[in-house]
Amino acid sequence: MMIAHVGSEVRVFIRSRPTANFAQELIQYLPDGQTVSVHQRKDSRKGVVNNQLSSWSFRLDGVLHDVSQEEVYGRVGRGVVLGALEGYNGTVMCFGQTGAGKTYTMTGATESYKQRGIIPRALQEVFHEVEQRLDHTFSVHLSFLEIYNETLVDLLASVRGCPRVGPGGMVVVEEAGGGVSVRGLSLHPVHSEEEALNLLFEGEMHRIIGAHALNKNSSRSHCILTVHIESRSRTLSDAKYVTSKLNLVDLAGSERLGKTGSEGQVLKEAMYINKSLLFLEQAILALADRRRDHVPFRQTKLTHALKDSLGGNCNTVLVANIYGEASQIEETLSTLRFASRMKCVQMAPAVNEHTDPVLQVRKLEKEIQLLKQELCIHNTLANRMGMSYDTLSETQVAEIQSQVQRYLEGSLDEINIVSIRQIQEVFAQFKQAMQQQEQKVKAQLCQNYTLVEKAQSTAASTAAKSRSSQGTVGMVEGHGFGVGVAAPSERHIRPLSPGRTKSIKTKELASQGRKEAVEGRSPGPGKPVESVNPVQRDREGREHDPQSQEPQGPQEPLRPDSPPPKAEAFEDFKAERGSEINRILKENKLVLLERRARLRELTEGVNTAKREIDSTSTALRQWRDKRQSQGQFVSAEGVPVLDEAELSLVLRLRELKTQYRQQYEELCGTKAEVSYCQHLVDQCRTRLLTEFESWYNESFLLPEEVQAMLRSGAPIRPGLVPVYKALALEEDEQEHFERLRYELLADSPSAISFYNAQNRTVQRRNYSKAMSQAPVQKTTPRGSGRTKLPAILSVI
Ligand SMILES: Nc1ncnc2c1ncn2[C@@H]1O[C@H](COP(=O)(O)OP(=O)(O)OP(=O)(O)O)[C@@H](O)[C@H]1O
Repeated sequence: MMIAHVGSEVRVFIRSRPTANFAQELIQYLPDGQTVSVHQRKDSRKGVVNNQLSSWSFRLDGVLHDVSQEEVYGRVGRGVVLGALEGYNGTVMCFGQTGAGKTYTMTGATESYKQRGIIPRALQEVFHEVEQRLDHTFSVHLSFLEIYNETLVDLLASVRGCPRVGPGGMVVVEEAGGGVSVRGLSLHPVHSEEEALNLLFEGEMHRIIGAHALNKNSSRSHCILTVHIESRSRTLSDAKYVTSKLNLVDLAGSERLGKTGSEGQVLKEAMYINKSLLFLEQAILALADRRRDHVPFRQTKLTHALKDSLGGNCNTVLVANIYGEASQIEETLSTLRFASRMKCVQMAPAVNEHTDPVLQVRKLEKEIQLLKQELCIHNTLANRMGMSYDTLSETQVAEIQSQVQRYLEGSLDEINIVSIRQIQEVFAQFKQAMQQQEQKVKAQLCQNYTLVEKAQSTAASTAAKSRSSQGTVGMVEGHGFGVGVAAPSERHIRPLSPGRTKSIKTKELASQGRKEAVEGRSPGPGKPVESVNPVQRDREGREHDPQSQEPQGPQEPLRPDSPPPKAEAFEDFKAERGSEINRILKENKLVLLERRARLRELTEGVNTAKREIDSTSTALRQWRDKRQSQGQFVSAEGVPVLDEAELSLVLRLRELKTQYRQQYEELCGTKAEVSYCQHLVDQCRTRLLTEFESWYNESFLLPEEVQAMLRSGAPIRPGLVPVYKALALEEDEQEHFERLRYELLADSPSAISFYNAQNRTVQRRNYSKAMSQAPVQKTTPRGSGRTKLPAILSVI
C-alpha cells in the first residue's frame, strides 16, 4: 500500500496530452522516467531572449507520457484511495492549461469505460474494498462542489431529497483540529459503485461550461468531488472509529489572460481563474517554505476549500497536465514550475481516529459492572458480606454523622473504616463539624465584642462628662492638624485582656479599629469627643483623671492583633487625621507646579531673546562689513553717520538686550521661588510621613509596655518609640533655642563655643540616659514647639 510517510513530500506527476505535433526538440523526457527538460526558442516578437534561461530541467515523481488511464490510476490514485480507506485524508489534483487533459485524467471519457479516469476508478476501488473488508463496516458519502467565479455551487443540489441551502448560502468553515468543510454543501450516502457513479454523472451534467477561444467545451470552473469515508471495526467492540476525506480535484485551466483572447463573460471567468490559481501558487509557496508559519489559505474560495487537502495531514498527489506542442511551450513551462514548487510541500499524513462517546460510555459501564462483580467475590472471600458500594443513603449518612460527633466528644474511640465512600463521608462530616465550631466561636466573639463596646461607651461618656465639668472638654482644635497622636484613653484598640486579644483576629475588627483610630475616637454611640484635640485630651485626661492611667478592664479599648496594611492606613490617615497637612502639601505642590511652568516659559523666552540678539548682531555685522567696503556715510558736516537700516538694527538690538535682561532677572527670581517651593513641598511630605508613622506606631504597633509608660505620664510622645528618634524630633525646638542664644550672644562671640560644647555634653547625657531605659525627662514645657508646622508658603 502506497501511503506517504511522515515528513515526505507531495507526489507530483507530469502527464502530457498526446499530439501529432509534439515538440520533441523543445521537450525531452529523460530515461529515468522522472525528469523533463525544456528548451525555449528565441521569441522573435520579444526581441533578444536571455540565453542563460533557455533550458530548464524538472525532476518529479514520474512522467506519464503515452500511458493508459489504468496505469495513470495505478501510479497516481490507487495509493491515495487505499489510504483513505485506512483513515488518511487524500487529495488527487489535476493542474494545467486548458485542453491539456485535466478532465480526461480526472473523469476520463464518459462514453468509454476503458478511458474512464481517476474518479470512476477510485469509486470502483472504494466499493470493491468495502466489499472485501468484512471485518469493518463502512459508510460512504459523496459531495460535489464547484467553484465558479468565486461562487460555491453544489453540483448535487438537484438530487432528490437534497436539503435546501439556508439563506447564508454555502460557506467554507474551519473545523476544530484544522480541517475545513463547506457548510450547506449536500452530503449523499452511497452504498454501491453504481450509486456513486450516478451522482458523479449528475454532477458533471451541471458543470458550467463557458465558451473559450482555445477549447469550446472546456470547463471554466474548479471542481472538487469528495468521498467521505467512515469505518468501524466489526470485530473489536471498540468506541474508536476512523474517518477520512478523499478529494478529487479538477482545476480550471491555468493559461494566462493574454493568451486566451477572451472577452466579456469569458474574460471575467479567466480573471477569476487566474486569481484563484495565483493564490493557489502563493499558498503552495508558503507551504513549501518551512520558515513560514502563516499560509494565506483564505484569500480565495479555492485555497480555503483545499486548506486541509494540500500537504499537512493529507496524502496529496498532483498531476501536472501539459500540452506538448511548440506553441504551448510557455504554458508548459509555467505548469512545470508550479509542479516543482508543489513538490517541495511537506506532508505528514495521520489517521483520523475518533472516539464514539455513546459507545465509550457503554464500554465504561460494562467495565464498572465487571469490577463490581470482582469486588463482590473479593468481599465474600474476605468474609465481608453485605458490603455495598452504591451511593450512601440518608440513613447511612446520618449514622456516619453521629459517629463523627461521638468521636469528637470522646464517647467513641474509633471510626471503623469500611469503604472509600464511607471515608469520604467521614471527612465531609469532620469538615462540617469544624465549620460549625468556627461559626460558634465567631458568634461568641461578636457578642463579647458588643459587650465591650457598650461598657466602653458608658465609661467614656462618664469620663467625658466629668472632664466637661472641669471645663476642658470640647476645646476646639487649634492648628494641630499634624499632631498625629491619639490619646491613650481614645486608643480603643487595646486588648480587653491579654488572653482575649490573642483570639480576636478578624479582619473586620482590624479595619474597624483602623477607621476609628484615624478618626481619633472610640467606638460606640453617644460620645461627643470628636472635636477634642486628641493630644490635648490625652494630656487633660492624664492630668485630671489619674484613674485613666491604669488599665480599666472592660474600659480598655480593643486593638487588632495584626496591623492593617500601611498603604491602606496611609490613605485613611490622609483623609482624616492628616487631612490638614495633606491639604497644605497639595496646595504647595500646586504652587510648585505653577512656578515651574512659569520657569519653563521664562527659560524659553530668554533663549528666544538670546537667539534673536545673536541673529540681529550677525545681521548688523554683515551690514557694517558691506558698508565698509562701500565707504562711510557722512553728514553735511562731514561727521560719520549711520544709515537707516543700520540704525534700525542697532535699535532692535538694544531693545532685545533690555528684554533679555528683564526676562533673565525674572528667571533668576522664579528659579529661587521654585527651589523654595520644592523645599516646602519636601518639608510637608516629610512631616506628613513622620506624623503618619507616629500615628501608625501608636495605633497599631506600640507594645503594651510602652503604652503603659506613656500612660504613666512619661514626657515621650507616643508613637516615637525609639528614644533617640524622639530626641531628634525635639531638635526643632533646640535649634530655635540656639538661634535665640546666638542672637543674645552676638556681642560676645567667644561665649558661643563654650555654650556649644556645653550643649553637646547635655545632649550626650540625655541620649545615654534614654538608652539605659530610664523614662526621658523632658524639660521643655508641654505643648510647645512640636505641634507647630514649619513655615508653609501661602497659596498665591
Ligand atoms: N491522455 C489523453 N489521451 C487521449 N485524449 C486526451 C488525453 N488528454 C486529453 N485528451 C483529449 O483532449 C481534449 C481536452 O482534454 P480535457 O478536456 O481533459 O482538457 P482539460 O485540461 O480538462 O481542459 P479544461 O481546462 O478546459 O477543463 C479532450 O477531448 C480529451 O479527450
